[in-house]
Amino acid sequence: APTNMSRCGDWTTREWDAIVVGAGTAGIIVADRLSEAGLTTLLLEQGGPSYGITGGTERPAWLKDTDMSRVDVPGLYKSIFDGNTKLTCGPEVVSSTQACAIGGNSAINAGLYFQPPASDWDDYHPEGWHSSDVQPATDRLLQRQPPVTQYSTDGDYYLQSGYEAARAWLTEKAGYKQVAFDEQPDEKENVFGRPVFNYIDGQRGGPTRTYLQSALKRRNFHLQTGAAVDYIIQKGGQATGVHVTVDNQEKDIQLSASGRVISSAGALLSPKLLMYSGIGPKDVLSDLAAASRTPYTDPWSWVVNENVGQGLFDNPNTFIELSGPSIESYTYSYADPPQEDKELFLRSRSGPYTFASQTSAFWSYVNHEDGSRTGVQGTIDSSGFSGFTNNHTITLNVYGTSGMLSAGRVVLSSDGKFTAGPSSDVYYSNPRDAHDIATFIHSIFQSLPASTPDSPAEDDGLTPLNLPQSSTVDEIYEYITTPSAYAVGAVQHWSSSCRLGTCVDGDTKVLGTENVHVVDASIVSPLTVNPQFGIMVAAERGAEKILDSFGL
Ligand SMILES: Cc1cc2nc3c(=O)[nH]c(=O)nc-3n(C[C@H](O)[C@H](O)[C@H](O)COP(=O)(O)OP(=O)(O)OC[C@H]3O[C@@H](n4cnc5c(N)ncnc54)[C@H](O)[C@@H]3O)c2cc1C
Repeated sequence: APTNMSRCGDWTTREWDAIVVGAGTAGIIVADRLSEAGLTTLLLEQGGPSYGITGGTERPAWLKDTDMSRVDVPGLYKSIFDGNTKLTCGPEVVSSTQACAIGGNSAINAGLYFQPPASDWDDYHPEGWHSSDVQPATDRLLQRQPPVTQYSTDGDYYLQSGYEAARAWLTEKAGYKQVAFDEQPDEKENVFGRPVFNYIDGQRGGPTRTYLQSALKRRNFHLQTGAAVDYIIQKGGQATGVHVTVDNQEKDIQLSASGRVISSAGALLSPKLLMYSGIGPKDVLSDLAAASRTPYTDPWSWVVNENVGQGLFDNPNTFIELSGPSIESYTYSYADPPQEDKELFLRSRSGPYTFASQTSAFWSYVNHEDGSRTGVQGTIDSSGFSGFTNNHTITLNVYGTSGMLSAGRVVLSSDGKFTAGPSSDVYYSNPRDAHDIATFIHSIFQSLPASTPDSPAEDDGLTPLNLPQSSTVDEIYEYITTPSAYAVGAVQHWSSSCRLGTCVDGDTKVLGTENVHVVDASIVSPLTVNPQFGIMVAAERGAEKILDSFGL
C-alpha cells in the first residue's frame, strides 16, 4: 500500500517547485538537496518499503527480534530475492533485474562503493563536469556517506582465504601494487586491494540511511511510495506537472510556475519515462503514438531528441571459477546461517554477514596506440558459482569498464506494452572491447603457475576451472563473447543512456525541453569502477546545477 511519509498535507493538491521521479540512489540525494535549499520537493517512487527504517518487514526468522529487514543485512545480498515480498520491478515495468523500492538499486546492490578516478570525469565528461568541477560534490558525498573498508565492527576481516590467494597471485607474481582504494582512488593501473563499501556500522548504508533521513524531517518535502509516474505533462518542452498512478487512481500533479521535473528513474526507466512523455527519438515517439500508449500522439507535441536512450552501457562480465588447496569457500544462507555467524552479526554487527562476499578487487588498463585505454576490473567473491561449488572454489568476476566503445540503447518492446529494456548491441558490439578483455585475462593467467583441473595448483596457487589457464587470447575472446552462465552480462550496472552533453546539457536539462532534467545513472559515461559512487557524485553535482538555475 502507498505510504505517506511526510507532514506536508495533501501532496496531490499542492504545487511543487521540484518533482523528482524515483526514490533511488540519485533521486533521494537530489530531493534532499533541493528541499534543503527551500524548494517544495515531491519525491515519487513506484515501489514500497525496503530497509527496516522505511517500514520493510520481510526478514528471515533469525532477525525477528530486530528492527531490520533482509535489506539491512549486507550478507543477505545474494538472497535479496528470497522472501514473499518483491523488491524488484515486474516484467511489465522493465525487462531487467532492477529494484522498484525505496532506495532503488542501492537497496539491493552489493554496496561496493569505489570512488571513480579523476580521469573518468576529465576524459569522458563535458565541461562543467571535470574532476575539479565535481570535487565539491565529491567532498559533500564523502562527508554524508563515508567509504568503509573495515566492514566488521570487531575490526576483523572475514573469509580471507580467497583474498590471500589472490594477493599472492596478483601482488607477488603479477607485480600489482597493493592499494587502499578509499585513500587512492586515482590508482587504477595494476593495483590490488580490499573492496570499499558504503555500509554503516555493519549494516547496509546508502542514501536511504543518510540523505532520505534528513529530507524526511522537512515540511517542504514529501515522499510518496506506490506512485508510478506514467508521463510528464509537457507542451513544447515546458513541463507543467506529472501524470501519476497511485492506488489504481490516476492523478495530475502540478509544478509551480518556475518548477522542474527531475527524472531519477534509472538508466533504463528515465529514457522510458521521457519517451512516454513525448520526448525522445522520432521513431519511438511514432511507435508509441501508433499504439496509443501516450497522450503525445500528435507529432507537433513531440520534443525530438535522438539521444534519449542512446549510449546505454553495462559492464560486460565474465565469471572465472578458481580453485586452490588453500581456499575455503563460503556460501551465505538466508534462512539458516551458521549459529556462530548469526550471533556475531546480531550481537555486534561483526562477521561474514557484515559484507556482501567480495573479498578483493583489482584494476588495470589496456593501453592502445592512439593513447586511449580500456579499463578492466576484477572482483573476487567468497564462493564458486553455478556448476563449480566445491569447497575450494572462488569466483573472479572480470569486467570491462571505462573507455569501452560498445554501447546500445534503451528499447521499448513492440508488444504494445512497451516495456523498457536494453538493445542487444550493449555488449561487445565493438570487437576491440572483447579483444582488450581477452588480452587482460590472458596476461593475468600468465602469472599463475601452469595448472589444469587434472593437475591442479599447489599451496596457495589457483587453477582456473571453466576457462583453461593455457587458453590463447583468441580462445578467451571466444569464451567471453559466447553467452553462458559465466559470460557476457548482466551485472545490472546500467548507465550512460542519456549522456551529459548529448542528451542533457551541462545543467542536466534534457535538450529540447525548458524544465525537464535527468539526474541518475543515465547521464554518466561508463566509469572505471562499479557505478554507484559516481552516480551519487552526479546527483550532488546535478542538484547543485539545478539550484544554480533557480538562482539559489
Ligand atoms: C543486484 C545489483 C547489484 C549491484 N551492485 C552494485 C555495487 O555493489 N556497487 C555499485 O556501485 N553498483 C552496484 N549496482 C548498480 C547500482 O546499484 C546502480 O547503478 C545504481 O543504484 C543506479 O542508481 P539510479 O539512481 O540511476 O537508479 P535506481 O537506484 O535504480 O533508482 C531508480 C528508482 O526510480 C524508480 N522509478 C523508475 N521509474 C519510475 C516511475 N515511472 N515512477 C516512479 N518511480 C520510478 C524505481 O522504482 C527506482 O526506485 C548493482 C545493481 C544491482 C541491480
